[in-house]
Amino acid sequence: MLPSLPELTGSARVVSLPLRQPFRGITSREALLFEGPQGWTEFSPFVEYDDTEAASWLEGAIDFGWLAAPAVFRSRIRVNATLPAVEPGAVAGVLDAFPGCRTVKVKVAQLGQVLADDVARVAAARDYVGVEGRIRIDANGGWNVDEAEHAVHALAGFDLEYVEQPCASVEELADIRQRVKYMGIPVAADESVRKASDPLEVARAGAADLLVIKAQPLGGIRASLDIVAATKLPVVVSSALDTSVGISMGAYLAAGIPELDYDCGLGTAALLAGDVTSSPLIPVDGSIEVRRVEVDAALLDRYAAPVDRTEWWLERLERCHALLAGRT
Ligand SMILES: O=C(O)CCC(=O)C1=CC=C[C@@H](O)[C@@H]1C(=O)O
Ligand SMILES: [Mg+2]
Repeated sequence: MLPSLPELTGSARVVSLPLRQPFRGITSREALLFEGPQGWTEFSPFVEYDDTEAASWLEGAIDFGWLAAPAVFRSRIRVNATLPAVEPGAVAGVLDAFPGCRTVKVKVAQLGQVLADDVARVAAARDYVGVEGRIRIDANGGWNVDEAEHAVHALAGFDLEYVEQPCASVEELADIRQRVKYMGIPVAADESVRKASDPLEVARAGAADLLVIKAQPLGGIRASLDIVAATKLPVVVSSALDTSVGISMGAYLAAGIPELDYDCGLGTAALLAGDVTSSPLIPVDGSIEVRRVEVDAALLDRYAAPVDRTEWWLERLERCHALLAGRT
């Protein structure tokens, strides 16, 4: 099912939302929003992604806008706080935006930083959540296997729930997983799921203990639920740093998974300094609601992207739409 291009562009709006602090090297988040029969939906692959990868995000956006969300097992989703690679002194200020969250995901292995920076940040996060809180780390594939082993040793004393994508390739993940197994620290795969031609390869290769599942990049809620059903591994649903509209897609995905044992990375609307709705999906008491989001016309205007960026996104939408038309 592929709506025509005019059906997508008719309501399309491109926004640029400011972030409270830099995250993955960006200071504002661009997204294209459009409205389908089921409500508002979001197309927001990161700007550096090529059209083939971005087309799967469009599939996800259309799925959410045009098809009813699947049956839900819960009406709220417990979420983790997401801590960008900030200075230790800034940690409490960031985490204050995630009230009630018992789990913190700490970004590590940031380009231009050293392991001591990661240790200091994780220490500050542990101080913040206390002994009962949970700390997971995400290296976005930034370490080789030896660096990852060294880093996990340096950070293990902070009691890690798991380490997400410590290395880039499936082979490296399998290797580091074996090396740290004796410490009881699980390895999660993220990029190895959402950027792979076969999202289940990492699971079959025995290279991960759990999978990070993101609705938009994996082609939508239904496609993601198929992946969840096909793997025997536990999953964590996470955002792609979306607006509250994209977060609502993630919330419905998380709500549709029978067993959800880990807190989900869906609290990231709290990292935005502006959103497209007057009732954003931000954490309250450590969880977010499962609901669709109405956009606010005044906010779409306030955060409208500049004309050249809007043109860029509309052209990208057109190219990705053509790719999807060719796939069916
Ligand atoms: O999982 C979370 O806590 C929030 C989402 C998050 O960390 C990410 C969102 C988007 C892009 C990624 O760099 C990043 C991730 O790698 O998980
Ligand atoms: Mg990740």
